[in-house]
Order: sequence, then C-alpha cells, then structure tokens
Amino acid sequence: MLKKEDRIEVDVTAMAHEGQGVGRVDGLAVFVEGALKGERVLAVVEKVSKNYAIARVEEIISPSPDRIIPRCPYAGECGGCSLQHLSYKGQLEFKTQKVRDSLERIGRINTTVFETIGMEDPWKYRNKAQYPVGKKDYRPTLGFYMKRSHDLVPIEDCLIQHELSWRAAEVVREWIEKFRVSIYDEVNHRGLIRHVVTRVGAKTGEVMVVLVINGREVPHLKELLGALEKNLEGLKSVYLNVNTKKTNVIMGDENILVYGEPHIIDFIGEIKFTLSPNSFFQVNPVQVEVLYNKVMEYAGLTGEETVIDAYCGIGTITLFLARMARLVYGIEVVHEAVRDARNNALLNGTENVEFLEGAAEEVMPRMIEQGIRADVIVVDPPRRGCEEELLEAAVKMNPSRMVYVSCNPATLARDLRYLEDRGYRTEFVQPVDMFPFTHHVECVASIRRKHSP
Ligand SMILES: C[S@@+](CC[C@H](N)C(=O)[O-])C[C@H]1O[C@@H](n2cnc3c(N)ncnc32)[C@H](O)[C@@H]1O
Repeated sequence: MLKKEDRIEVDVTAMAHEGQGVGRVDGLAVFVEGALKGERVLAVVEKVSKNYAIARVEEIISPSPDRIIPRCPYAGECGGCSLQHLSYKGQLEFKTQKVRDSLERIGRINTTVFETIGMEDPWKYRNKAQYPVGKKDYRPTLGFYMKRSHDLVPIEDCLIQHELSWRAAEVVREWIEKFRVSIYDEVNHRGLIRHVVTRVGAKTGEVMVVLVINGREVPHLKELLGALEKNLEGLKSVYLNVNTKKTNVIMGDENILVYGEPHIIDFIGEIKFTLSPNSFFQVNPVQVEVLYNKVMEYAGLTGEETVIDAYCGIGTITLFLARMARLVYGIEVVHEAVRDARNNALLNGTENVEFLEGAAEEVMPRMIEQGIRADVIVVDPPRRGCEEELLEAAVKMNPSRMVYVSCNPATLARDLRYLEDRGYRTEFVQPVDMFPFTHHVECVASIRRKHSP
C-alpha cells in the first residue's frame, strides 16, 4: 500500500484534466503534478486516498519529447499556469484530447472534435490581471497565489499578461512602499489594499486600474494618481473597489471612480465595447475573434432569423449576431452587464437587439409564455454550464440550430447529452485556445435539430 512520503517510479500514461500526469502504482491511480504523458518519473507521494494518490515530481527519469524548459521563472510555483513545461504544440494536443475525453466519457457524445485552434504568439495575451497584494521580507509585493492556496508567489513580471498591466502593478507597489500604505491581511481581516486589478483595451491601449480595498478611501490618493498618470500612457480610468467582506471573492460590488472615465473602450473585430470594472469580457482579445467567428459560422444566419444569446454578458456575441439576424435577444443576470450591453448597442448604432435582465433559465420560459420563439439559440454559460430549465425551454422553442460556447468541457458534455436525448445532434465541436499555458480550453459546439418539422 502506498503511503505519504513514499518515493515511487511512475510510468505516466495519460494526462488528467488539470494537466497532471497520471500513472498506476500498485493498482492505484497516481496523479503527478509536473509530469507529462509518456514520461517515467520519480515522484514523492503527498496524499493517499481510497481511489487515488497525489504525488509531485522529484526527478524526470525519461522525459517526453514535448517537455520544454519553462520560460517563466515562477513555473511550478505560481498557480496561474500549469503547463509551462509542455511545448505549445503539446498543449494544443492535450486540450483537444481533454475535450474528446470529456465528450465521450461524460456525455457519450459521438461527434467530430476538431484540433484546437492555437495562437501564433501565445505570450502576453491577457487583457485583465488580478494581482493579490502581500509582503515579502517586510516589503510590499504583488504576485499570484500558489495552486490551491493563498500563499503569495511574488513576481517581477508575468509573461502572459499585457505589458501595461504589470507596469500599472509596479506603480501601485512603489506607491504602497513609499507611503507605507497598509496591506490587507486575510487572516485577521485588517489592512487596506487587497488586490490590484488591471484591464487593458488591446486595440485601443486604454488602461483601467482598480484598487480593491478593505475600506472606502486610500491615503495619498493624489500621489498614486500622479504616479499612474506619469508612468502609464493610455491611463483612462482609476477606481477604488470596496470589498470589506471576509471572503475569497476578489471584487466587491461598489466601485468609486477616482480618476478619468467610467469605462475603457476596446474592439472585437469592428465592434466597439465599453468595459467597466466588474463586467465579464473575454481575456484573450486575439482568440476571442476566432471564437466569435466560429459562433457566426455555426449559427449560419441569413438575416431572417430571430436569435437568442443566453448568458450574453455585455452583449459581445449579441452584437456580432445582430449583423446577420433579424432580431437578437440577449439575456444576462448581472444588472451592470445589461446596462453595458444596452450602451454597447447604442455605441455601435445596433437597433435589432433587445436585452433582457434576469436568470436565463427563468427568462426563457417567460418568453415562451409570451409566444416568443427563436430560430437559433446561442448559449455561453459560466463553468457550471446551463441550468436544466434553460435547456428545457430551449428545446421547447424548437430552434433548428443551437451554438454552445463553453469554458468547461465536462458541463458541455453533460448538456449536449441532454440535447441529444431530445432531438438534437452535435455536428462538431471546435476547441479554441483562449488560455495558453493553462489547462483551460474554450469550445464552440454546433448543434442541429435532427428532423425538420
Ligand atoms: C462565460 S460569460 C459569457 C459572456 C459573453 N457571452 C461573452 O462572451 O463575453 C457568462 C455570463 O453569464 C452570466 N450569467 C451567469 N449566470 C447566469 C444566468 N443564470 N442567467 C443569465 N446570465 C448568467 C454571467 O454574468 C456572465 O456574464
């Protein structure tokens, strides 16, 4: 029987969904952090439970041809990226396989899963960063948490963040140090500065800086704004975000604008969007165009259709769809996002959209009661996937096509099974790499009604 601290040799035969290598020792599945499929490794057991064990790599006995030396100096420590040691080609293959496995095992979906579409340059792609603030050797530091912990890994830069983002974080760090501004301590719930959140408009270069604070004001604000203005070309907006709760949720509900404009602007393709501190906006501006173009292709619109875009956020997909549809309903639960979506429609002069506020699983049944039907339904839910009530309503509307955008292959598989059992067929699934160097993958599924009425 394996036990904690055992040193074992493992032949890694598969990759788990979060990127750990998996092998078997004494009949038990062992998940080895940092190991790749095809490798033989020496590992130290960290945890043993009834059905599996967890181990960490101590030595690579025979490496995979896909193993690379991580470019990031914090790889293995920082919880942000889990695949820095895998070649980019290997990452894309891993993601394709992960989607195929989920669809087959969880959903028993028999469909074509295309190869994952990757980036030409998979670095510096993120337009949003959330840096926790802490201390190292009594000095303020910013960084990222280790995997499954709140231990801060101090960093000097992040290779997947937009460069303006780190520059903003550095300015805030220097200001904290210079004016001895207190740093939040989550153990005793004291101190002021919790996180620095940055958003960058990739096409416009506009920057928003949000200081998440355990309070409603900061000392030496004038000096902070002066330093940000001086060092950050493109600075458009600075907010204080009030989060006085003892919680792991990063941002609170209240935002106080202390500099510049309430929004920054960015484009996806030709369409213009305003972004506020809390609104959801896809983090990879290059791949989001690839993703939305796939949505358009699979929606197959001619200009005649009534379309529903459920879980529409600030109306990004809605406005794309509207260019080729008669009317698009966007449905979203977050009030501010609906307000932004309506603004974005105005900003782009788009009139054939209507935004409905509420939980999509409640709004869609009400639409049916009002006699509203859709020819095409697009859904883009959070990781937990769609509520059954929403899928039930979607099937009742009897659209000829659905497009499912998903950031979680497991819930995608579950929901596709629901639809397959009720007269729909998954034509194909296209994974898109929105998050290089992490284990996450986005998918677009094309779904068709099996029989026309
Ligand atoms: C993955 S995001 C997609 C947003 C948008 N389609 C985009 O590409 O930017 C999911 C969105 O669903 C919203 N949401 C979460 N639960 C919801 C629900 N039950 N009904 C409607 N919207 C919901 C979230 O606020 C978020 O804006």
